[in-house]
Amino acid sequence: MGIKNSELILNTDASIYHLNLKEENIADIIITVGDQDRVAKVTSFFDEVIFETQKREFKTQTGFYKGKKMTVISTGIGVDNIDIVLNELDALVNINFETRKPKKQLKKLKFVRIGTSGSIQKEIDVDQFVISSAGLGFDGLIHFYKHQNIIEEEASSQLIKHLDLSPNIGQPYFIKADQELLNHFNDSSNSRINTGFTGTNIGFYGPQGRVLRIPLSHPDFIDRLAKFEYKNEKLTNLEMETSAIYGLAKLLGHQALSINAIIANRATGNFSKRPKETIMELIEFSLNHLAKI
Ligand SMILES: O=P(O)(O)O[C@H]1O[C@H](CO)[C@@H](O)[C@H]1O
Ligand SMILES: O=c1cc[nH]c(=O)[nH]1
Repeated sequence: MGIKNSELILNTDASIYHLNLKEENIADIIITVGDQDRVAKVTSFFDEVIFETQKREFKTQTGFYKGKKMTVISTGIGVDNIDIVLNELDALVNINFETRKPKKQLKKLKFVRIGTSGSIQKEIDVDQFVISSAGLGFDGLIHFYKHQNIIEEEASSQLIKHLDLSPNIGQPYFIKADQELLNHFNDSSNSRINTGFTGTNIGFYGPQGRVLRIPLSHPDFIDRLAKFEYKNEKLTNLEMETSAIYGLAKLLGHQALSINAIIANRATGNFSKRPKETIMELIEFSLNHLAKI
């Protein structure tokens, strides 16, 4: 028997439930962005767009950049949406919708997130780019799946000890980027490129140590994060999707890399004066590297 109708949900036109997509609508290279308006910013560089659709915050466009077929999709904010986007994109290529069973030959997709983020290191200032060598998840999503050998156990336990968070906050975990993609994008000739660990938080305010009116349970959280080091690498930046993308991509057999434009520096208190331009520059950088893959 195949996967039940309540688990693998198809729309009446046989597209997948949330994303409204069919297998033929997507490329093997998938660019994820948080903001649905960023999709058209990415495809503004394309030679042509051959497909587009949108349902809720999930806007998709597929087309060609320098002859290479790519799909750009918005995930909205947060790891809960990443759970939907990665599972549904994988289902499109790796589950037969007629038999409702996984295919025998599985396809490997390449995911590249082009996001925005806040730096927690003074020297990684606004308008820089950070490539995430690992995602540090404060989200817990990955623990709902059976997983073995995808979490960096030593780094995770050292961080847990270092942070000394109350147990009701959960157990943060590190998951590495795809090494091949990391090597490909880690362009030492580009002075704006930094690499480091990216914290993925379950909120923008309290979970990233921001205070507007509600005091924090762990006021020194960001300072402690900024001081953590593992094998000469630091926690560089915070955002809200990377660890889940890295974790689910690894569990499903895909490759993933997250690259973020730094628009806030939490150590100096600065916010970029040109966030739109910086994001466009990161998009161009990412597309040019993807075209050479
Ligand atoms: O600009 P995007 O890609 O959405 O990324 C960052 O911005 C959002 C918060 O403002 C979160 O999604 C965070 O990860
Ligand atoms: O500080 C920041 C900036 C962008 N996105 C985040 O999640 N945090």
